[in-house]
Amino acid sequence: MDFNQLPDGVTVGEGRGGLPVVRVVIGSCTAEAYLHGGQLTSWRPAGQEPVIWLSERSHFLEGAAIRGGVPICFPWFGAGIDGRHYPPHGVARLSAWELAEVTPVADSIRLRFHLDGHQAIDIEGLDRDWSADISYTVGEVLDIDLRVEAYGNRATPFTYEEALHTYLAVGNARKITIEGLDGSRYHDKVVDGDFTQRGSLVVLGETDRVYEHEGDVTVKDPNLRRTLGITKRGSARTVIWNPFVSKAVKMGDFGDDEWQEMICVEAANIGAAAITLFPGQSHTLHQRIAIDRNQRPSGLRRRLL
Ligand SMILES: O=P(O)(O)OC[C@H]1O[C@@H](O)[C@H](O)[C@@H](O)[C@@H]1O
Repeated sequence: MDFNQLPDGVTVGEGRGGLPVVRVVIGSCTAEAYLHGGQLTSWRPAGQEPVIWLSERSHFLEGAAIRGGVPICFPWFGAGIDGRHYPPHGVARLSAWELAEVTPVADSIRLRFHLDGHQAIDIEGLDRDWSADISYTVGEVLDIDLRVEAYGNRATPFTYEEALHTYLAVGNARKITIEGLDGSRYHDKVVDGDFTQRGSLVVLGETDRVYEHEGDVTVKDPNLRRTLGITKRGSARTVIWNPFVSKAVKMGDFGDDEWQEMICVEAANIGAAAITLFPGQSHTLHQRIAIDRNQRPSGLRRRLL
């Protein structure tokens, strides 16, 4: 698209590591997204602390994933259904997406990035007959839509896994409570076992769980005095991830103490919930992040306190 015709408040420039970045500065929010990985790295609604978390230690270079923001896991998650796929979480977060659209929508801006399978990074044997579009509508709330379409001239159906690996900023991961998962079955990847969630989830150690869960989640954060509402559509799994102490120190692109500042709440279709598209079909995975209005420390409430 023509970068000289961008709406007010939107610029395209050089970001960290010299990578191209789209910056949004409008009345309702500020936001940033990189063409590398088609990845949102920042969203801060007006008058709020940042909601999307980014590591201070993240790489910003071709061939490496950005640590934080909203990595797109696609067309497989982790090592894939058969456990033999590489790179981890697929090719989307390592590929250069194209900025396809920048559109004002009421008080928000919609950024859409496009990746054709044939433009994705070079991986032997990769099924490339698909296209993907990721939209971030940034404003007072954040709407994320990942639409995947199978080429109409494919000979076979396209089966893939996907996740919006959203990193949320929290005041202290040990103090938050995650609600909405009560009664859901989950696979705990840390102990390799299957369980049922009882009540709310509290981060007490390394947490890496795949929930059979289509619904909404709230993250109650007493330290930042806010509640985040995470709603989704077109998603049969919710992944909750926090590396905690021992895993954090093993990760080169993650500060030793940074686990305290983040929680990943991921909208996913993985494992038995992988998506199969017949030629020409599409599927959209949607996630919305919003600050609960009743919890928002508004100017009026602050004056009354
Ligand atoms: O280090 P990566 O590849 O970004 O993955 C981070 C984590 O992502 C989570 O979604 C997975 O469930 C974890 O198992 C994984 O460790």
